[in-house]
Amino acid sequence: MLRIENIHKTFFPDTANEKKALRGVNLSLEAGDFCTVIGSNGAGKSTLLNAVAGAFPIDKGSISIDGVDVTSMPEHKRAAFIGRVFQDPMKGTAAGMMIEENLAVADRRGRRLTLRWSEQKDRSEYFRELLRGLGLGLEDRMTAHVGLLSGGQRQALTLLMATLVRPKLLLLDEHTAALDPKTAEKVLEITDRIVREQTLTTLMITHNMRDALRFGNRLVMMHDGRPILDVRGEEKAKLTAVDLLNFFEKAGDGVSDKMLLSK
Ligand SMILES: Nc1ncnc2c1ncn2[C@@H]1O[C@H](COP(=O)(O)OP(=O)(O)OP(=O)(O)O)[C@@H](O)[C@H]1O
Repeated sequence: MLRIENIHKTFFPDTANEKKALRGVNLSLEAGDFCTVIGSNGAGKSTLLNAVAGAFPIDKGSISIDGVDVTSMPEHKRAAFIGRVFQDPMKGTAAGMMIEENLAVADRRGRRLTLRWSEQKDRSEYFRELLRGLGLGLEDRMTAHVGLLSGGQRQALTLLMATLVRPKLLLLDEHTAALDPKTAEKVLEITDRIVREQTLTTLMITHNMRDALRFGNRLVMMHDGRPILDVRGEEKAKLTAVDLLNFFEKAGDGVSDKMLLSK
C-alpha cells in the first residue's frame, strides 16, 4: 500500500545549518498495517510523515501509495487520499464553523457533488451517529462552533473528519501529545477503533513507548534519519519497553525525558 524507497531529505543544504533529516529511508506498509513510529528528538519521524504527505519535495528516492507513484505529486492532490491528524488540536478543524459544517466539508473530500436536501438530511443523521460513537456527547452539539470544543474533542472530531471518506493512508503525528493523559487515552481508544473497523493503513508517531507497543501490528524505530528497527506481528507483540530501551541505548540515543515520563 505504501512503498518508500531510499528517500533522502536535507534541510538547508550546503549551509552552516545543514540538517540531514532523512538518510535513505526504506519502508513498505501492507494494506491494513497499523505502524507505530518511535524515535528520539530529531530522529526524522515528522519529516518522514511530511515527506509522505508531500509537504516538501524530497531530494532522492520515491514514494508510492496504492501502486501510484506520488513522489512529485503536490500536497493538495495527495490530500484527496491521505487523512492526517497533527499534534496541535487547533489544526485540522475550522474553529469558526459548526461541528456539522466541518463534517460536511470533510464528507466532500475528493468528490464534487451537491446533495439534494433529503440527502443532506440523511447525511446529517449519519454524522450524528458517528459523533455518538465517539462517546463525547458531541451528537447533541452539532450546531456548536468547533472553537468551543476542548482539545480532546477537537482531536476526536479531526480523526472522524480524516477518516470520513476512507483514506488510503492515515498519518497521525503525535496526535495525542498535547492532551492530558485521560483525554489522550480516550482519543487513542477512538483511534484504535476507527483504524481497526476500517482496516486503515496507518502510520502513527508517538513518543510514548507504551503506546507504541500496545497499538498496531508494526513498530518502527527511527534513529538519525532512518529506521533502525522494524518489527511486526508476533515479534512486535512480544517486544517490551525494556527491549526498546536497549535498542535506544545500542543506537547511542538518549531516551528523551518525554519518553520516560509518559505513562
Ligand atoms: N522544515 C524544517 N526546516 C529545517 N529543519 C527541519 C525542518 N523540519 C525538521 N527539521 C530538522 O530535521 C531533523 C528531524 O526533525 P523531525 O521533526 O523530523 O524529528 P522528529 O523525529 O519528529 O523529532 P521530535 O520527536 O522532536 O518531533 C531535526 O534536526 C529538525 O530540526
